[in-house]
Amino acid sequence: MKIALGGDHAGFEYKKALIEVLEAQGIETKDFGPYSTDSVDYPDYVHPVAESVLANEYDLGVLICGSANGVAITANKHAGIRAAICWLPELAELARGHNNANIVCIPARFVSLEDAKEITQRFITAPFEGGRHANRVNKIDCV
Ligand SMILES: O=C(CO)[C@H](O)[C@H](O)[C@H](O)COP(=O)(O)O
Repeated sequence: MKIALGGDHAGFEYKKALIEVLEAQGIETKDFGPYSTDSVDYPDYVHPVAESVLANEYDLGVLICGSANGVAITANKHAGIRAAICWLPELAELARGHNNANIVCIPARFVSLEDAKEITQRFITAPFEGGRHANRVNKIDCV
């Protein structure tokens, strides 16, 4: 499995920790930045993550910022991206299982690092359930 990560300065520390956890499992990652806590504009780091997932260079994406709102709004501008804001592990599991989300957006300023790790873990391990959910997901991109 290959995971693309990005976000903004508010998610920098969590992103660094998540990469360590993923790499320790033998998961290949790419950090699209930012690479410090210096204030940045999140779209600059979200677009490349979305493009890499859409290009199938990475299986899933993880975006971390303060509220997760901006990164989700930005990622979902890309047709084919289904970016879900998840502040609970159960939401991450449902985002994959019911919505076939390919990017999880984590609000670093509103969840603990341990929760962020669990959210990420549940997201990358939960399968898409298909069936009735596939019918619904297929209608998302019809516009
Ligand atoms: O929505 C956001 C970007 O995806 C986040 O909440 C940002 O991290 C937040 O807006 C940054 O705020 P700051 O006061 O510039 O640190």
